[in-house]
Amino acid sequence: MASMTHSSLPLVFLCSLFYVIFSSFCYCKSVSSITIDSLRASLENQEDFIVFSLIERARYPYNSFAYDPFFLGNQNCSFVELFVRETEAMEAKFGRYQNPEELPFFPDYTQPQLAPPHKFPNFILPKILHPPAASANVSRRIWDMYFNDLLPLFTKKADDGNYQQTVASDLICLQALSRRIHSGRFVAEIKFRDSPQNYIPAIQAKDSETLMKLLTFTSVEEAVVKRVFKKAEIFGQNVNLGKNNVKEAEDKGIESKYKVEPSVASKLYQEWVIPFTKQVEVDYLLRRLI
Ligand SMILES: O=C(O)C(=O)C[C@]1(C(=O)O)C=C[C@@H](O)C=C1
Repeated sequence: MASMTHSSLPLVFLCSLFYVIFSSFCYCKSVSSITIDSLRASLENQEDFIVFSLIERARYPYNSFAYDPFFLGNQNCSFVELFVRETEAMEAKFGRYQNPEELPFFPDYTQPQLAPPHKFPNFILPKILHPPAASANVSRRIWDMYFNDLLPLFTKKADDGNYQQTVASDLICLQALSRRIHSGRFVAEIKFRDSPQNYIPAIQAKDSETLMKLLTFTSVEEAVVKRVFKKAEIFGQNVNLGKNNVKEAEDKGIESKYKVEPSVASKLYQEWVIPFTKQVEVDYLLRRLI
């Protein structure tokens, strides 16, 4: 192996110095390229997928068998729990949770990564969160809300036996909701970086109420709820091509103009998605100075 000569040492030193300065410059520049507007644009894009996931789930009836508890070995569990646990364990092996936007519902069951580790392409996101605050997590609340409150609002009370397809659609909805709601961590971080002086006194006083007020933008929330209603109206319309098709639709039992009532999509946002996102933001900020 060629040994390094004394004359090449200054060059190596200069190159390393240049690399350190250049990479920190790139990092700072990239972090500063994330703004509250870019994050709001990302939340807006996620709305499309959430609305489409609800439409997909609405293809199947409620299918209560999938949610009834049963005994497996010595534990009480349900078809959907088993499916989500096993799918998350498999997806973890392929690096799903390397992405800080993704959080599992059953972290205790996730498996070590099997696929070769890869450089995460969006290298800013993993670094942007303050580590002790990144653990802000409302997965349990999302799970309970989805099964207890939301699902009965947009599925027919019936059973068609498609249990695997049903719970696979449930998981897609849950993952989309979790990603959107836990984006609150990134939003909170950027709000904090934009004006730490506004947040620090309330964080130090552990004053959740003041933090909630500081991070609330009522006009933004109203626009989100209206937009989601409109998206559900446009994306979920049953399409009829004239009188014959109306008859055909009636024969098939399609009574509604929409696959998912737009009021259900806007209620989802108004009552749960936005309040849960704000709870994540508060929880994150409370840990921001640790
Ligand atoms: O846009 C923001 O500032 C957010 O924090 C996101 C969000 C939302 O969940 O849509 C939550 C709180 C604000 O009041 C407005 C909107």
